[in-house]
Order: sequence, then C-alpha cells, then structure tokens
Amino acid sequence: MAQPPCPLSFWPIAWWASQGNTGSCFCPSLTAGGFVVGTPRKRRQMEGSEESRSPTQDSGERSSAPPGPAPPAGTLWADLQALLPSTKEGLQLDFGEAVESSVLYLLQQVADLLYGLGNGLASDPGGGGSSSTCLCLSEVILDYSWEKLNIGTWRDVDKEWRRVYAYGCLFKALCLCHAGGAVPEAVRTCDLGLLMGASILDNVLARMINILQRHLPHPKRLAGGDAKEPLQKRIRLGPKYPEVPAVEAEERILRLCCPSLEHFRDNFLLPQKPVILEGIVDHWPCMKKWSVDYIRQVAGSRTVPVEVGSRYTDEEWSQALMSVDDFISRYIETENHTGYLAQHQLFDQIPELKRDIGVPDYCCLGQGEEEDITVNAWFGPAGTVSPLHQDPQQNFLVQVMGRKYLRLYSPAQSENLYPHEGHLLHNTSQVEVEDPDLVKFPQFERAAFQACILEPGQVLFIPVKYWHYVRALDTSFSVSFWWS
Ligand SMILES: O=C(O)CCC(=O)C(=O)O
Ligand SMILES: [Fe+2]
Repeated sequence: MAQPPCPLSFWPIAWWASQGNTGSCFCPSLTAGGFVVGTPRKRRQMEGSEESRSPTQDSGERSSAPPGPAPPAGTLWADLQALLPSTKEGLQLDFGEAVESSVLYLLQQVADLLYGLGNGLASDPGGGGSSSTCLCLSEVILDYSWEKLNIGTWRDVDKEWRRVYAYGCLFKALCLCHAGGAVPEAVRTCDLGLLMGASILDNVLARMINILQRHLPHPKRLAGGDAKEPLQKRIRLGPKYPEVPAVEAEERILRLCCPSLEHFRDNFLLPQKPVILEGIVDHWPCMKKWSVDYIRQVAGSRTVPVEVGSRYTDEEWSQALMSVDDFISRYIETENHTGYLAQHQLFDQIPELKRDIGVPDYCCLGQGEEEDITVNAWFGPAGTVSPLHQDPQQNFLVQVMGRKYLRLYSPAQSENLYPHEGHLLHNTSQVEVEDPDLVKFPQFERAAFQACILEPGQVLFIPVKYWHYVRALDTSFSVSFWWS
C-alpha cells in the first residue's frame, strides 16, 4: 500500500531513503558526503579501526516471550512481535549527549505509537488503523540522523548518531510491515541500517531481515530484474587490454599444494614472499555452490554498496547502493565492467553466504584473533580493475569464481611506482599498470614484478604492503582475508 507523502520529511538529501526503487538509488553520502570522499577503499584501509557492526548473530531468537494479545502465530506481525523487546523500555532508547533531546523525543514518540499502552508491539500502531504517522516520524528521524552521518569524515561520526540511524531504520521497517505489502522495502531499510548504522538490540536488524525474507512475496527474489538474456547476446564493454595477458616464466608466482604451517611460515610469511596456495579451499561449499544464479537467489533482495566507474582512482568514480539483483542485471549480465561490488563485508551482512566459506588455517600464524580478520567480498564482471595499491595487512585472496590477472610489486619497489601524493591515496600508484605512461613515470619500467592468473580454488598470499594490481578476466567472485 502506498504511503502518503510525509509532511514532516524535509531534508532533500535523504530523498533516496524513501524511494521504493532501489535500482536507481545513488546514495549522496557515498558519492559526495563524508562517508567517503572519493576513495572509500582508501578510507577504509587508512582508518583501520572502522567499526565492525558484525551483524552475524543469526539466531532470530528473543530472550523473553511476547506478552499481550498476539495476532495469529505465523503472520509477519506476530513474528516481529516475538523479535522485539516485550516492553518499550527494553528498546534502550538512551543516547549520549551528542543526540539532541528533540531527537530522543521523536524516537520515544514512535516507540509509544509502536508499543501503545500494552506490552509488546501494538497490534495497531498509531491507532485508528493507520501507521502512517509512525512512518512519517521514523522518516524524520532518518533524515536528520542521515545528515549527521554525512558531516565530516566517517571516522569522526559520533557512534550515537549511527545508533539513532539504526533505530530509525528499525522503526521505519516496522511501520512498513504493519502497513502491509512493503516487505521488500522493509528489507532494504534494514540493510541500510546495517550498512550505515551501529548495531542495536543484539543485532535486531539482521534478525529482522531473516524474518522478512520468509515473508517476501516471491521468496528470495526481489522483482525488478527483467527477463535475462543469455550472456553471449549482450554487448561486451570490456577493457582495452589483451583478454588474457601472457605471464612470462620468470615473473610467475610460485604455486604450492597444501604446504605445512611451518613451511608456509618459514618460506613465505617470515620472508614476506607471495605464493599461490592450492588445495586448501577445495572443500569450502562456495567452490561447488556459488554461481551468479546462486548469489542472486540467496542475496538478490539485499542492498549492497557498488563501486561505479572504471577504477576507484577515476574522477567520475562513485559508489551507489543497489540490490544485488539490480547489480547482477546491470553489470554482470551485461558484462559492464564499470560496476564492482568491491571490498564489502558481505558475509557479516548475509550469514547464509558466510556458511559457504571458511578461514584459511594459515591465518593462525598471525598475532591477531580470528574475529579481527576482515573478510571482504569482491564480485564483478570481467574487466573490473583494482589499480596498483598496497594494504596494511597480510592478505589471502581466495578465488571462488572466474579468473583474475594480478601483478605484485614488493614494497622495495615503491619508488618506481609513483604513489599518489595526497594523504587519501598515498597507498595507490599513479601508474596505469597495463598501459603505463612512461614519459610521466619513466622508472616504472624498471620495477620488477611477479604476476599470475589466479584461477578458482587458488589462494594468493599477498604480504603486508605488497603492491597489487588486479583485473578480472571473467565474471569473478573473490574473497579476501586481511589478517595480522
Ligand atoms: O580483487 C580485487 O579487485 C582487489 C583485491 C584487493 O585489493 C585485496 O584483496 O586487497
Ligand atoms: Fe588490496
């Protein structure tokens, strides 16, 4: 059911947050605001301490049973009643000083409407058979907190505002569900809360998505993808480079099958030498299960950040939020290499996919705990390019689908690689690796490198600060493990 326009919602920057069509949703904060200015990969790497929301607990359970009159079990609303705290005090609406009392007042108003006078979620939030007031108030909260998330750099955003944003998403999603028929938008709203908000109420947004997915009109799929043409009929907008570059014998990265921990430590980790490990992920379910169709089935309705532009160093590069379904239709099926679902902690967002992967045993050789390992998904069409850059942690890059061409340069080569000068991009080379401007960057020719074509089932060890350049040769899915 369409909601009336909200008269209270007056911040134009949040226009997208209330749009039903995720497909055309270009998120201003991701393209121009404080979340990332130009180079999110850089931002995430440099800030290092980016908060992990870990929306991974997937229990869907609640500590106490919902009291009060409940609608018939099995309806969406009854499931949501069971998910949420039994009293509005249980919502824990307390915030630090950064959050103005007027915002707290709005949050409490929505909580009052949702809970009514009784225990548990009211059967009829807002009274009078309409939840539109509730929805309007939630959108005001979202608009206002969205502004706060977009002032300054992401690192400096007060976590309390991220909590407010998450509550706004929770409340909006509840209102949408109560209004009926808006479950896909409720899923999208929860995802925005997971992506941009802080974790609240024991990861309630992730648990709510679990429930919502069971109530989607067409399970596990969002409408919107038009009938899919076979791949070969589509126009190939590929890059200008040779399809599959030659890798000379002397450049080749060594390949080893299941070395012992000690062998890997002594010969590769300690001397910081790249190596391709084989046979260590063959048993991971992703190796057999994953395909574009499978990803679409499991994650089609979920909202994810997509890098749009040929490479993240380009001026016109930006990020957009869209459903996985739209991403696949627009970029994978058309082989349009300008869209890349890159460096996203998809497995925290979608625990079902996390069950298909493991953690390479060799990570235990690091000092850190397993939960400190950052696991990123890299899913895109042939032709995506990650410009030559270095990262501050060790990396196991696991190739699950398709092939990737990689070049590696040791940190000792840095002076031949012309890193950008500004703070944000100083871990990225200015040189276009496969088409270098040798007049501008003459020393690049001298830089010694190693290369490989990484195939499904292979795992590339990229030592800390090792420069790497990556181009996908096919539709590709890689999973990286950054560890220390
Ligand atoms: O696969 C890619 O495009 C880049 C991967 C990467 O840079 C990384 O894992 O650190
Ligand atoms: Fe990297």
